[in-house]
This record gives sequence, C-alpha cells and structure tokens, in this order.
Amino acid sequence: MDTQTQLGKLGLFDAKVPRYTSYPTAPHFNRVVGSGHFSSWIKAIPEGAEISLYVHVPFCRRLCWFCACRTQGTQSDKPVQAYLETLKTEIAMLGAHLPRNVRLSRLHWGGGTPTLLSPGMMSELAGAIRDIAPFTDTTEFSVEIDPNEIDGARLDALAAAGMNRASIGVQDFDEEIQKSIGRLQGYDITRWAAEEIRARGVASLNADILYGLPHQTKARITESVQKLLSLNPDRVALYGYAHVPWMAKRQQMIPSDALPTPQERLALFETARRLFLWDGYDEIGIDHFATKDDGLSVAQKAGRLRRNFQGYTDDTSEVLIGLGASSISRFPQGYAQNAPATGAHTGAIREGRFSTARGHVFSDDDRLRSRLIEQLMCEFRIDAAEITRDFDISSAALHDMLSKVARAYAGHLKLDDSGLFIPQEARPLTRMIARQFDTYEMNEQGHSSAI
Ligand SMILES: C=Cc1c2[nH]c(c1C)Cc1[nH]c(c(CCC(=O)O)c1C)Cc1[nH]c(c(C)c1CCC(=O)O)Cc1[nH]c(c(C)c1C=C)C2
Ligand SMILES: C[C@H]1O[C@@H](n2cnc3c(N)ncnc32)[C@H](O)[C@@H]1O
Ligand code: MET
Ligand code: SF4
Repeated sequence: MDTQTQLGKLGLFDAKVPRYTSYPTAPHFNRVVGSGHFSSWIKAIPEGAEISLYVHVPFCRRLCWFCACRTQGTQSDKPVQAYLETLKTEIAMLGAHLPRNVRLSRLHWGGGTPTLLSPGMMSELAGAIRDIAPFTDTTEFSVEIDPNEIDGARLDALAAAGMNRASIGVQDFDEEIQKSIGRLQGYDITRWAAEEIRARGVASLNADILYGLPHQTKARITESVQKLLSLNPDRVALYGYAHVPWMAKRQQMIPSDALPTPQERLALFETARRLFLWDGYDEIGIDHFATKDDGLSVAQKAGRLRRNFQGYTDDTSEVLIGLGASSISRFPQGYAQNAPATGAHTGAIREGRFSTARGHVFSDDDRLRSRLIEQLMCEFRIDAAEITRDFDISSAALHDMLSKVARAYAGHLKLDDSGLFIPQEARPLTRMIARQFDTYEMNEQGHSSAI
C-alpha cells in the first residue's frame, strides 16, 4: 500500500482537528477566568523576570476573504486612534500591576494589520510599552507587515521603535488564486517590502504562505514557492488554508468547489515542503521552515522549540501577555483571553478593569497533556525521561498512556523505553496523534481539516 492510501485508512482525509496552538484549545476556555485572575497572575510574576508581550491591532484597510483572524475593515483613522488610546490605557494599567524590573523577552505586534498605524501612532505605542517594560540587549521585537499597507515612513518609524524582526503576509503569488481569495498583491510590491525591511537592519524576515487555496495546483504552488525563495526569507510559515465559513463569514466569498481535496492538500504541502528542503531550509514542526542559522532551527536542534499562538517560537519565557481585543495571555497558572469585540474591550479598559472575558485554570493533568502535545508538535516525539522528570507520573503510567496511542496507529509510530516517535512518513498525522492526548470533548465540525 502506498503512503497516501495508508494515511487515508487512518482517517487523515476526513478528520477535523485543532491546530494545538494551546492546550486546552481556545474553544474550551470558560468564563470562570476573569479580570481578577488576570490581575493576580500579573502580580505573581517574579521581580526582574523577562516576559513576552503580544499586541493585537484588529483593523485592516481591506478584508481578505480567506482570513480567519479577528479583524475588522476600516477606511477611517478614527476607530484606530480610539483603539490606540485604549491600548495606551491598558499598557499603563498593566504597568501599575507588574512587579519591579520586569523586562521584555519578546514583543510582537500582530493583527489585523499593525502597519495601518501612522508613524506617529507607532512611536507612541512602542514608547508606552517600553516605559513599563524595557527591552534587554536580546529583546526580539517583531511586527506583522502587510506589503500593501506599508511605506518608507512607517518602516522608518518601526525601525526607530526597535523592530528587529518582521513577518510579511504573502499567501500566494498566483493572480487567479489571489482573485479567488480577495487579496491582490503583486510580486513587485512584496519584493519592495522585503528589501526595504532589510535595508533598515531587520535581521530576520518571515513570510506566511498558504497551501490548500482555491485553484492551487502543484505547478502553481511550485511557482509561488520559487518566487518566495527569490526573496530569501529567513523563516516561512506554510499554513494549511483553514476553510471555516461558519466561523469566518467572509470565507463565504471563497468558491468552495474550487478548493483542493484533502488528498490534493497533502500533495500541495509535500510539493512546497520539498522545495524548501531542496533550497537548504530546515523543517520546523508541522508547518514552518527556517534557514539553518535561524533561531527556530537552532532552538529545534537544542530541544528548545516551543509552540505558542503564533505557531512556533524559541522564546522560553513563562509569561506571555496579550494586549488588545481578543488577545490571549499564557501564565504558569492558566490562559486568559480578552473580550473579542473592540467595543467590549474598550468599555472595560475605560472603566479601569482588564477586559478578560474567558480563559482556563490549569490542572496538573492539563500541564502534563499540554507538554505532551507540545513535544509532539515541536519534535514529533515524546521524551519519556523528560516527562517523568518534570511531571508527577510514573514511567509505567506514561508507558501505558503512550502504548494506547501507539496501538491506535499500529505500525506507524515507534514506541520504546525512550518514548514515542512519529517517523517521517507518519508526520501528516501529527495533529491527529496529538488529539489522542486531548481529553476535552470536541465538536469535530468546528475545526479545520487535519491536513
Ligand atoms: C493572525 C491571526 C490569527 C491566527 N490564529 C490566531 C490569530 C490571532 C489565534 C487563534 N486561533 C484560534 C483562536 C481561537 C478562537 C478565537 O478566539 O477566535 C485564536 C485566538 C483558533 C482558530 N484559528 C483558525 C481556526 C480554524 C481556528 C478554530 C478552530 C481550530 O483550532 O482549528 C484558523 C487560522 N487562523 C490563523 C491561522 C494561521 C489559521 C490556520 C492555519 C491565524
Ligand atoms: C497571520 C497569518 O495567518 C494566516 N491565516 C489567516 N487566515 C487563515 C486561514 N483561514 N487559514 C490558514 N491561515 C490563515 C495567514 O497566512 C496570515 O498571514
Ligand atoms: N495583515 C497582514 C497581512 O495580511 C499580516 C498578516 S495577516 C494577520 O499581510
Ligand atoms: S490577511 Fe491580513 S490584511 Fe488580510 S484580512 Fe487578514 S489580517 Fe487583514
């Protein structure tokens, strides 16, 4: 039997599973967690700790039809200006709760489109953040940049604010595909953005592209990847297009009859993957590629790769604070998510309280399973020695847990005393295997395709 037939037999082409950017996943967050938890978790950060900060900017000038991110379209600067005021208040509130001498390991601006801020707004925002949590010599400050929504003045402002990493949205270079996903973006504009970002001393450039788009073929993705490689990105995120029109209403504009089948999605992924490997990139986790000396590759080789809401990271700080509407924070105690709508978020901040709307308090079992899933997603294996060292579980109990999963995928996984291992041929199954360690009830239809 060939690999595709075997993967099909295991249900890969029918399954819907989470992407496990957290455990438990966001749909399982509950209303028990509120602003009281958030404040107390902030206060519990050790003095002098390095923490990470994510700032969400939920606005775009145009709304791409494929996009599943929390964002709204606006042509006017008025709501953006009002939102910036909210963020500055939220940052000051955070500063009032933070223990002394806390500094930033990572700062990430995402969205939406953070680059629709004016240069003045960018400096204000960066200044407000650096006032409450200064950079260190090694702080990484990354910004999601829309090549369609950037110019020299805004890049200058970002560079002056300390940006040293950037990520550009590419998705696909093919014009027919771009039309079908409501996002036109010529190669020249993308190339201009990449060059101008680098010209400002930004050492590391990431690009996002998608497989599984309407009208995408192996020939077309090959051409898109070649064009992308001509820009020499240090990192690439190759996400599977998540078609969830019941969640992201704008996806109803996408012609679902032009979408590739799950079997074709796997072939598209494999085609793109081979091109990146051929060009010397390392494969990082399930959907990233990085040059050999990039931080992600180095972290992967050293066993320090971690999973976060952005996908993969080499950040090892224990606390990630999300600011702005819908942002999620992660603490050693649990997750806290802000109110998703900008109105509700701003309302809470104006009343002087954090907008935390839901979240999750970790149990010991959650912590164990969270790490098991993270190891699978980052390293395609579970390291039994590490797990029994760090968690309250005996070798025998762990082995029992791993054997059940190995049996469910009999002949595809390797199990021995050192742990569980997913060989190369079985890697498309990784999210399904991770699902085996997830004890939360799941509405399968709510999720995106397993491949
Ligand atoms: C930049 C945009 C974002 C992407 N993911 C997130 C952001 C901010 C983070 C995120 N992802 C999900 C949630 C929880 C639900 C919510 O609050 O809206 C958050 C905060 C879940 C999610 N993301 C995608 C889907 C289909 C789902 C729901 C179910 C599931 O877990 O499968 C699609 C998707 N969004 C982003 C990517 C890269 C992506 C698929 C590859 C971007
Ligand atoms: C931040 C990144 O998230 C990715 N992104 C946005 N929406 C989706 C979706 N529906 N499916 C997969 N990836 C998506 C894009 O690649 C974007 O650049
Ligand atoms: N909005 C930017 C873009 O589309 C950043 C990626 S999507 C959140 O290019
Ligand atoms: S892909 Fe980027 S620009 Fe397009 S709607 Fe999503 S966040 Fe906005």
